Amino acid sequence: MRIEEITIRHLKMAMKAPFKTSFGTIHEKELLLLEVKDVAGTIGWGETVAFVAPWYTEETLKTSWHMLEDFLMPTLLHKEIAHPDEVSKLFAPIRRNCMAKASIEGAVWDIYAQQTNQSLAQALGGNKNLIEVGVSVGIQPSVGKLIELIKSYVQMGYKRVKVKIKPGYDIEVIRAIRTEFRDLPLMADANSAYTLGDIDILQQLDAFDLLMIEQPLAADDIVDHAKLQKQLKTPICLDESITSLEDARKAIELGSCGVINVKIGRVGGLTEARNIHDYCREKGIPVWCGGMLEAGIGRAHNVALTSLANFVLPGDTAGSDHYWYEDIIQPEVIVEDGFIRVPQAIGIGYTPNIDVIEKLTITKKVYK
Ligand SMILES: O=C(O)CCC(=O)c1ccccc1C(=O)O
Ligand SMILES: [Mg+2]
Repeated sequence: MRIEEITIRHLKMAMKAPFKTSFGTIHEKELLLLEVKDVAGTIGWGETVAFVAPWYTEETLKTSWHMLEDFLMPTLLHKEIAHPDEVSKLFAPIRRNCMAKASIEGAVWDIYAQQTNQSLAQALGGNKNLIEVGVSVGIQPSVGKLIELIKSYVQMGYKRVKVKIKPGYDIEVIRAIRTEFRDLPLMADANSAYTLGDIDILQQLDAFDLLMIEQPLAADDIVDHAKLQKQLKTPICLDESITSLEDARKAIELGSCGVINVKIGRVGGLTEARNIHDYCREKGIPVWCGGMLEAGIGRAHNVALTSLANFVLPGDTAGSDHYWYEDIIQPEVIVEDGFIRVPQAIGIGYTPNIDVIEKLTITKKVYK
């Protein structure tokens, strides 16, 4: 495989509803789509999941484009590679910038799967045909609205519900949900909104039988999380803190978490995501696949990754129609009874919808 041409498109997609977290609100989604062509003419697609502003991680859409144009594409273009695992090795001298790296690496995995006549899931070593999915619910203007939304997701069959929390929007919100939905598999994601000084509040959450509490403390911390975990019954799930296999190893050794949320973009690609999965499986740490409000290409990659055996907890990959009026792939990602069927066709198993993609494209540039 030798990559000869890459087209980057900047897309803007209207969201059905704004998504609010402890760090900010996303009203419409902007993303980069990478159309990557190899010497044999095989085309793979990648999606850059960085947001416009550096609130969730330090990367933005603009820094991703800069990294791709000035460092990552020049490193990869016209180089002979035998396996997508080589891409992260080629990129290793370039520090961090995981989302930029993941977007191009994902497209190479797609090409590799096609050229070896496998589905992307198979190429990654996945063996599930159906994956269980949950849904992530942003901060709502009122608890009544939140309960109403959760009711609709439960009716749709989603296997677990995650709600965002922040100081002042936590105990009472979770209590209200638990009162209404006694047995619902429920979890809370704080996106780093607390410190160890808030341990009283976090311990009160132990009363509500949450599956886990996601990233309560700082985005770059594993030390305070270890201290906190010792004083909590509820497992901590790390999201922001885990950007590599090394991070995962250290967090597990320290006892900073009981669960890990794996996001392909946050860890720099599918190879690293698979490696974290394999390591956690050995260590008995369950993982699930997180989301970045992806459009269809990113969503397809999440589905393939989630087919690996140790993705034992429902992830955040809701159906396309949860976020989009019209997704950029055909068929769209469909959730039935809380399950997504993992495509068996070669490659990602969904076809990019060029008409929709072109309609949503703001700018486009071709690199050779
Ligand atoms: O539905 C999704 O794609 C995941 C939604 C979500 O929780 C999220 C969305 C944007 C940024 C960070 C996060 C997160 O998992 O922390
Ligand atoms: Mg999170």
